[in-house]
Amino acid sequence: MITLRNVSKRFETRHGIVTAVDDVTLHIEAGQIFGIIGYSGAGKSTLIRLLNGLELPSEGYLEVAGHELPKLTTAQMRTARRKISMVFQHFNLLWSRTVEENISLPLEVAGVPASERQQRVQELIELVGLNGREQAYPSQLSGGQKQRVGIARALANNPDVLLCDEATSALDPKTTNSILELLSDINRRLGLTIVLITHEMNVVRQICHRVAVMEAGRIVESGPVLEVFAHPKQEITRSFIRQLTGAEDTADQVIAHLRKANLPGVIIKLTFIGNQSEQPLIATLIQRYQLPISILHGSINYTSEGAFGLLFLHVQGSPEQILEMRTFIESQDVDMEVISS
Ligand SMILES: Nc1ncnc2c1ncn2[C@@H]1O[C@H](COP(=O)(O)OP(=O)(O)OP(=O)(O)O)[C@@H](O)[C@H]1O
Repeated sequence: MITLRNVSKRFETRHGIVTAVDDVTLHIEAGQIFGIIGYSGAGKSTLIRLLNGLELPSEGYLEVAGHELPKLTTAQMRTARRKISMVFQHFNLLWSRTVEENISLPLEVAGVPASERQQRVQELIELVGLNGREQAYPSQLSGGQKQRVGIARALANNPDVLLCDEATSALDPKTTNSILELLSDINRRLGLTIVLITHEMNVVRQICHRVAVMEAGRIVESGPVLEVFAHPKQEITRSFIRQLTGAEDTADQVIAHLRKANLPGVIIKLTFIGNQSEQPLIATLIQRYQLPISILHGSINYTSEGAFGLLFLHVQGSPEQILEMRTFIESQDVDMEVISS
């Protein structure tokens, strides 16, 4: 559905050349919800502008929904862009138009006759849950309702791809959840490919199937969400995961405290993914090894692809006993790391 091979985008500025997107290679399958996460300045907005044809790459191969965008004429680009829709952080609604009229706008631009427009607008209003608000103006809507209008408008011409540019960043946590649920529902019901850029790991956790982490214009890590959560390779990925678990900060505090108390034993970190998080592993360890084990910190996060859990334990045992325990834990497909001894 979307393929980028060695795509770069450079801008000439007064201070020299800025490489906003640097040698990015990426493939997004049809029907996926794909998250691109990065801090401010990482190049996410430029990447999304490349995907919707608002910018053209300085080099590289770029294909979206069957179109090699850099090769299109202006007229072809206009047609292609009807199938590549955008949802914006600040909604970008027309304030002088009602909900119905905002949603109808892209249909008018595409030349859909008035009679068909009305039926399509009604379908979209139902799809995004705005029944009864047809005649309201944007100023009379909550942030979540405004974003529902933005999503309905983006879906009007039956796009192949929906690009979401920080679509929930201006919303409170509860409204964020309801908009993410709506996007997830649309993905399931329409099989629509969704690419969303964000700086919030929570957004990735809740709805994405796959994620790419961007830093200084590059994709530094990517893969299925659960895999990246469980085995992050880059420090920047770990820092995003800490937004959710806070785990390592807590572990650092606990380790410092245990060191001060001069207690014997080791601290181990267990990482569970999917069904492993439902096993009674701790009870089994205590029964099997008869060692004092205390739970220092635990967290479990549910992603659209299954659960992901972290557990920090303090275990008092000899190095041989710890090694034996490790062999057992790993035979249960749970990752174990000794983080302090
Ligand atoms: N049109 C432009 N001209 C010059 N430099 C640009 C242009 N667009 C982006 N940049 C630069 O490219 C880099 C990446 O910017 P970009 O906006 O894509 O990052 P971002 O991850 O979306 O950050 P933010 O969330 O803050 O928008 C920045 O250094 C930015 O200043």
